[in-house]
Amino acid sequence: MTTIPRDGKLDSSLSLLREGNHFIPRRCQRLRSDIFQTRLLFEPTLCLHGEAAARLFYDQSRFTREGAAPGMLKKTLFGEGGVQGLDGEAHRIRKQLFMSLMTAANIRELAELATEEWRVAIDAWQRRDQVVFFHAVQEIHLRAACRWADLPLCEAEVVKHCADIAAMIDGAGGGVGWRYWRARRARIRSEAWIGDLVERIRAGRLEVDKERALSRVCWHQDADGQLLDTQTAAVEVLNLIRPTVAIARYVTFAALALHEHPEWRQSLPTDAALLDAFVQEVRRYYSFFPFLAARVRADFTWQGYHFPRGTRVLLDLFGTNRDPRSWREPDTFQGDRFLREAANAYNFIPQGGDEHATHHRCPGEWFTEALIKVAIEQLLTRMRYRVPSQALDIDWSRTPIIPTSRFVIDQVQALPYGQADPTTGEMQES
Ligand code: HEM
Repeated sequence: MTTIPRDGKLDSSLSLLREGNHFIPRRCQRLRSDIFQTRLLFEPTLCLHGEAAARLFYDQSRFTREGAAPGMLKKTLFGEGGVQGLDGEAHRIRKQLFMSLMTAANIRELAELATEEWRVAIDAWQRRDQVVFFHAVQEIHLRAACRWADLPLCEAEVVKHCADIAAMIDGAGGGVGWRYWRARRARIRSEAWIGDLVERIRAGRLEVDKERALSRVCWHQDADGQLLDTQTAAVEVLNLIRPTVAIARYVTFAALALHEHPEWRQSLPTDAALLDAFVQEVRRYYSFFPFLAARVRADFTWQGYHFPRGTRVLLDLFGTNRDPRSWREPDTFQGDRFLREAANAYNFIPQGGDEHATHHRCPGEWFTEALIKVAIEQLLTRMRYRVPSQALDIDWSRTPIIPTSRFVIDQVQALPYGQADPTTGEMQES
């Protein structure tokens, strides 16, 4: 048996909080190993990195998700009782609910709704001195997602609900500081909001489209043939709405990439293959979900290393997406990288890996790609804007990452369809 390299400290929780995305890849590099052992919250933990490790991590005969995610994440990002923590048949049935909503027609419809919301937003931005792009796109996505799900959204409460959903996402890496407490309160409020809708629908006091997501979750029968309890239904509705709002992060990074690499602006609107490649590179380079957690089902040995039953295991997403064995010059943004380099379900894992239907891989990848594309089209062909001088740096150790300034734009002008020139869409700073 080979000894698993050890990260020397008594407990590394503070280092994990401080280093975020870099925590696992740095140690793997230093220890020259795709696996190391450490202690997090005083619990022995194995950390895995790279394509081969991702293949292992998704072997469901070896790992379970039950009891793997830290309680703090359940109280903020995921919620209790959601699909993320299920295994086996219970997971398969619940996952089917999500997968059945990801039809081509539904993806197209969300993109169309988002396009409409962009149009309204760009119009309004023309009258504003400045727009904090990240916040504004979160609102666009919330409005589009709620219309798509047929979830009633009271106009007076859009800002409040958007702030709560954004807080849940932002709180994911905040330790037990104020970001965590803000996220926890936001989840309680959001679950109460959605839970009330679920109860009204079930009691026949609120009518919604039966084919759409809100109703589908309300009437979903779980593996035991029962409806979800109100709180779990609220968690699963939020599992659709919250990550759609989270896509605003990728959209902000796409805008940043267009700003920092203007050479792509000209060809993207007319070259579908390049647009696909560019979107994937945004998801790879700006991957913002640092790692995943699982537990060892039963003792086994992998590459000579012993994995004891019950041990918590973390899979490095950020570092695997930047592993030089899979990617050439991985720490550079190359808009056309995916036209040349081969991605697979284990080396490109910004939203998890393996199969969507049978594993925990994110069912929202098609939504994500579609909404980033909508945003790029808007930025390049529907508006003119300026990126004033600001702090565009990214603190890569913050979880989740975001440009310090949240990407501010000004002097926005809406452009009629077909009249835009993407090379001049973003104006030079005066
Ligand atoms: C910003 C874009 C997104 C990112 C970075 C992201 C990331 C992830 C990651 C890393 C996982 C875990 C995969 C695993 O455990 O193996 C996941 C799972 C999940 N995502 Fe996403 N996601 C995004 C968008 C979406 C969207 C748009 C939806 C829904 C419309 C969605 C719904 C879910 C659900 C329900 C799961 C749990 C799946 C399961 O446990 O089987 N995500 N996502």
